[in-house]
Amino acid sequence: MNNEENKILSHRQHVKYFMRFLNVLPSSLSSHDTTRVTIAYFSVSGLDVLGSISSISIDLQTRIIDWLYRLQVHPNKENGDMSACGFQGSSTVNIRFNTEENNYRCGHLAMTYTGLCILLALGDDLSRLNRKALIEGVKALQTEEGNFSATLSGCESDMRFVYCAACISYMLNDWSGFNIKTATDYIIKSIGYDYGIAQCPELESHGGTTFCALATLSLTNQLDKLTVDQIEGLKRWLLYRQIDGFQGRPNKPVDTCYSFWVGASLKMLDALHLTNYPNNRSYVYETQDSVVGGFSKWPDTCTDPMHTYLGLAGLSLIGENGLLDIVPTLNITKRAHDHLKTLHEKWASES
Ligand SMILES: CC(C)=CCC/C(C)=C/CC/C(C)=C/COP(=O)(O)OP(=O)(O)O
Ligand SMILES: [Zn+2]
Repeated sequence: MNNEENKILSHRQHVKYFMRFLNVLPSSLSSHDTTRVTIAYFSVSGLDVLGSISSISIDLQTRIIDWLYRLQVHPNKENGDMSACGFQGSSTVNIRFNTEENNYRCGHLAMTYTGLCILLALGDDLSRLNRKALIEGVKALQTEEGNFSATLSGCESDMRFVYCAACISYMLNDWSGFNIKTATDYIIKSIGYDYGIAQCPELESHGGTTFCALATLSLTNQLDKLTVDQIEGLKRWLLYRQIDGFQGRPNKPVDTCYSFWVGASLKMLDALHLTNYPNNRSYVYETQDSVVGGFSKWPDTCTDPMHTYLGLAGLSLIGENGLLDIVPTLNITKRAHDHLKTLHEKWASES
């Protein structure tokens, strides 16, 4: 197939592609078994941006929602402790030892964030969430320097989880578990000599982590804490990531996902219009599999749900026909965000 023919959105194939992941996890993704919620997020949000949520039968929507609520970790029954509250990525590690209840269940910030995104895309009313417990779960993961760990069970802490914690707090409309001041300080310390933003202070600037940092500043209304020099430097660093598509850092190959990570960052800074849309669009389409659906990171390589969703989200940012609008900060559709706004109004009227 020549390139021109391939520059049409294979809408029907992408819908079938995502539906396959919702029905069965292929053996090639078995290593992602413990993070199934993220795969469900890419698939459900992918169908959402394609305007095709109704392709998921009501029965399957109900089963996905019920599955997510079963992954919600509730307060400890004996002492009421809420520090482990959040969503698990799957039930794979719920092994029972001698007791009925095992002590190894704990939430993970990326699973809680992506789980909430799925519930919103499916129009759930979030009534089965223990919102206070989820917020206590977020609070337990913030470090003294303002950064967040992913989970209580001991693991890495970096900018990705600052972002997930900010999204959860925004979605639940409760910032009592998120210290905005220390998180903002941490982000500002992670700005590099080149004005890009890294996972942690002193590390290399990266498009993915710059997105996480900027989205957090936007969700917490702290963008005004950046100086004019920092904003102009950041715009410059981000704009220089465009080759045809976008790369994540200097001297690295372009990759479909950065059309979203870098594109959304520029959109938040009101500078996406300074990029070359046709070149960006053309690169993303080079990574489309127009036969079985999906996008890959590079042309002629294997597709995966993450690059498929982020490729579509990146195209949506530049106004591709046939795609719903994306809210760049939360990485969900405007449709799902509108549903969230009605829930916030309902909660406000109840309190
Ligand atoms: C919410 C959440 C979890 C957000 C994640 C944002 C983020 C950090 C995205 C970057 C992911 C990525 C492609 C890493 C690859 O590093 P690499 O060194 O293989 O890639 P590179 O060569 O393109 O730099
Ligand atoms: Zn990628």
